Amino acid sequence: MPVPKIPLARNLNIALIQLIAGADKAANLSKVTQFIDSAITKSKIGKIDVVMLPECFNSPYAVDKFREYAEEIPNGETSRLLSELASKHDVFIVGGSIPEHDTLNDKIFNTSLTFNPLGQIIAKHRKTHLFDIDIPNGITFKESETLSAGDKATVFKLGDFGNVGLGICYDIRFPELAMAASRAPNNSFAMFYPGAFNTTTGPLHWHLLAKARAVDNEIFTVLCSPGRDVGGSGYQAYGHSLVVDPYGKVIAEAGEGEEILYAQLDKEILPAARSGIPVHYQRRFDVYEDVTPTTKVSDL
Ligand SMILES: NC(=O)CCC(=O)C(=O)O
Repeated sequence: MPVPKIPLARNLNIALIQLIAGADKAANLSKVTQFIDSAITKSKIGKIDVVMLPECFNSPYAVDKFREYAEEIPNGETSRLLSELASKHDVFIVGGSIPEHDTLNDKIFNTSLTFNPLGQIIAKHRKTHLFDIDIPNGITFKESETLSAGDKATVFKLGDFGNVGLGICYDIRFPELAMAASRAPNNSFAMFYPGAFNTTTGPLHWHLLAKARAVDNEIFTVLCSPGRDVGGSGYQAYGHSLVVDPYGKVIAEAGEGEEILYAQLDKEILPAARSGIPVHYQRRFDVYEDVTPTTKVSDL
């Protein structure tokens, strides 16, 4: 089976920053700066191409805090800092997510920005599926009490590496975003998911969903979590930032605490997986519908 297009043009080195964010925003941003500096200068896998941050890295992950910590984009201090760090280190930054204040309509979104090495914003994804769950004796959380949902899938060009899709945490449970990103004409080689699963659903589904999206679409999945704040009174993130290859194999995994996780995405693996197990080209859109043409995707 011919592989029509190689979606990942060259190997990609990535550093995932698994940090714990607290109530002090200035301290959170200073920690981000230090972690990114170390990720770049202490890399043992060569030059880092992409640094990724977790969901809600500048604020507590709490429904009653999102508005207080929310910033305008691109003029807020967090957007400006990530832009400076991207150009200082000549690196792409997949900037986890932050609470965004859209002053035009006074709404708050959970928003992820990606910067290129010139410090320019090249992608903006607003969490499309809000995390509203209620598991008796487990966890109750209702983002929709204070957040509004985004209204599109996000795919963007990561320089000359190729295209990637972006979702935020609970978005990973909805396979359509990854399907639309990975298929023609979007042809992404990876889905990036900043995410903060918790100690109830993390052990159940974090690895399963990362592998499922990877295998279904024969892409890499890259999940960056906050570290677990053991002993803290707030939301307990699961940790275990994770990188999965297009065969569904875990190629890097963090523990529970703060750490920098490194991984290399090998450009040969994706075409090998797709030619060996050619489900990517065997879909029967005469039997069932392809979601790609009807999915609203950001402009590439
Ligand atoms: N921050 C989130 O969207 C959490 C999602 C989650 O924990 C899940 O189980 O899904």
